[in-house]
Amino acid sequence: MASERSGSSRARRPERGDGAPRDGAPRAATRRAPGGQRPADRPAVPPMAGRIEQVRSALGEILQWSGPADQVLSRWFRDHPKVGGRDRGAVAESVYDVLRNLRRYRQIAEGGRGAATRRLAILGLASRLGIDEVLPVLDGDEADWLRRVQSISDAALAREVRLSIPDWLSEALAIEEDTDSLLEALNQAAPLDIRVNPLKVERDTVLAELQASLPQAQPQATPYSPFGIRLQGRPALTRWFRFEDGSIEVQDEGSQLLALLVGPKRGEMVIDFCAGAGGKTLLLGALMRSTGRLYALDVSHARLARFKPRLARSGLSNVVPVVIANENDARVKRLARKAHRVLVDAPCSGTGTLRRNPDLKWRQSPESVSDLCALQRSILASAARCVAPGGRLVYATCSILRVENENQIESFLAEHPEFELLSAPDILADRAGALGLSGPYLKLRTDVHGTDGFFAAVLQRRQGPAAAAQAEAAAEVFEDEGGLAAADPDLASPGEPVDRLPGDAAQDAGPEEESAA
Ligand SMILES: C[S@@+](CC[C@H](N)C(=O)[O-])C[C@H]1O[C@@H](n2cnc3c(N)ncnc32)[C@H](O)[C@@H]1O
Repeated sequence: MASERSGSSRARRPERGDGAPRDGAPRAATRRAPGGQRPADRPAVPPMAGRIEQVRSALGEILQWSGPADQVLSRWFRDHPKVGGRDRGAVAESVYDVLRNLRRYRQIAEGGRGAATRRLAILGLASRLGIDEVLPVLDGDEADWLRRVQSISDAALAREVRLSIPDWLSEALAIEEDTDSLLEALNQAAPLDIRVNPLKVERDTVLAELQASLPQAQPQATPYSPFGIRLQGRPALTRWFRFEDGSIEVQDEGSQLLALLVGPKRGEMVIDFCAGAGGKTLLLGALMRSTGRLYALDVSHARLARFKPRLARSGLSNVVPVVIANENDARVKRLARKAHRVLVDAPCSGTGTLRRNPDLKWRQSPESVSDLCALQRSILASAARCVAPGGRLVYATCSILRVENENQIESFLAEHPEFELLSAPDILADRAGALGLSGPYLKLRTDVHGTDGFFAAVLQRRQGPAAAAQAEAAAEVFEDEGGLAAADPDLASPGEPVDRLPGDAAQDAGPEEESAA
């Protein structure tokens, strides 16, 4: 039963604002009402010359590829505190436009003079605001150059330049259907998807509130997930009471569909093996109606720490976050063959999220993808051991690359005859809107479904005697390595995040470890 906060005094309006766009979460929410006045001593829009310099400076740091663009940009904003909330949005939009179109812009910027990064900044601003906004602050040569490059026809550019992708990505996608349409969709900015928390509120309630208070964001129910709402632009919702009380979370519809595919039931034992900051964990926990036990594992202490406030807001009491050293951690071994459902939301190239993270096109390489594939294989093998007979393992990525998706499942099935592949579209059929998929996998395409690109496969551990014997043998090997599998099935109590499970003390009577979150 959804518990809702109602009453006009509580129904504060969500606000519009701008934020750095990596995960769609507006970061710089402002308490100023929509259309509110800014202080009189500050111009509404800084002079364009200053804006070009801001974008150039931010790009100068991001294009060193020292880290994810959103993190570098956040650092740049911290280092430039005079760039205020609304201006940050404008800088971020142009910076991300350049990252999306980098190869194309670099090619057409070749003919100009002066610093290359300045020319990229000019192209990004001209693309976002229109050439007439930018021309007045350029010198004669720059203005001539900008007018000239604006007239270059896309048809004159090589495909990889026009789509602005590296050659290796073009080659990796050659096997897929209609990749131009997919890449064009991935080159657009993403809308903002939110998910309602079914333990707290009905979707229709939140949708009506948003339609009343943010009509300019055109809130609409997502077409496939029963929990999603899609908004256009970048409305800042993080100070809205629905966000603060855990009634909504920012989450792409594709991620919502993955949790629905796992489909855990009340009272089950479930493992989210790569839980990160807990986006999918929260929906899994809600689908379990906050009963049973849901282990949220991750190697990243920092990510699980970011999960803590989200978990607190959600109202869930069945989640146990656990920091593991790696996929073969003793804590994992103690979960051998215990789980009804295991989700592996694997670390991947992120090529399905290029709308939000266009820098990944330039930061990934065949070598980094190959390293990720090796890690995915190892995580999948380890997570599989945790699945109880008859239980399900869902392997998912936000990659559009076959080597991280179908190829991984084919290798896994060849090495694990105790698992069989189920039809993901059939499983989702009565849980989500019709996705029009063929084949056994969940393959979400940005151009077709409007979500980030996702892949998922559902693998079920067979229950027959031969399979049981095989699974037994595999589990024994696994247990022997860790020597912990005989531990109490009640490995830990839900609630406080831990990075040690009960029983660890018997192995190591060292000092109490720091909490996971
Ligand atoms: C795609 S992200 C997970 C996103 C998360 N499920 C969500 O919905 O927000 C992949 C995660 O795998 C974690 N990871 C990397 N290596 C791992 C390993 N060996 N075992 C478990 N998790 C790992 C990363 O720290 C990262 O948080």
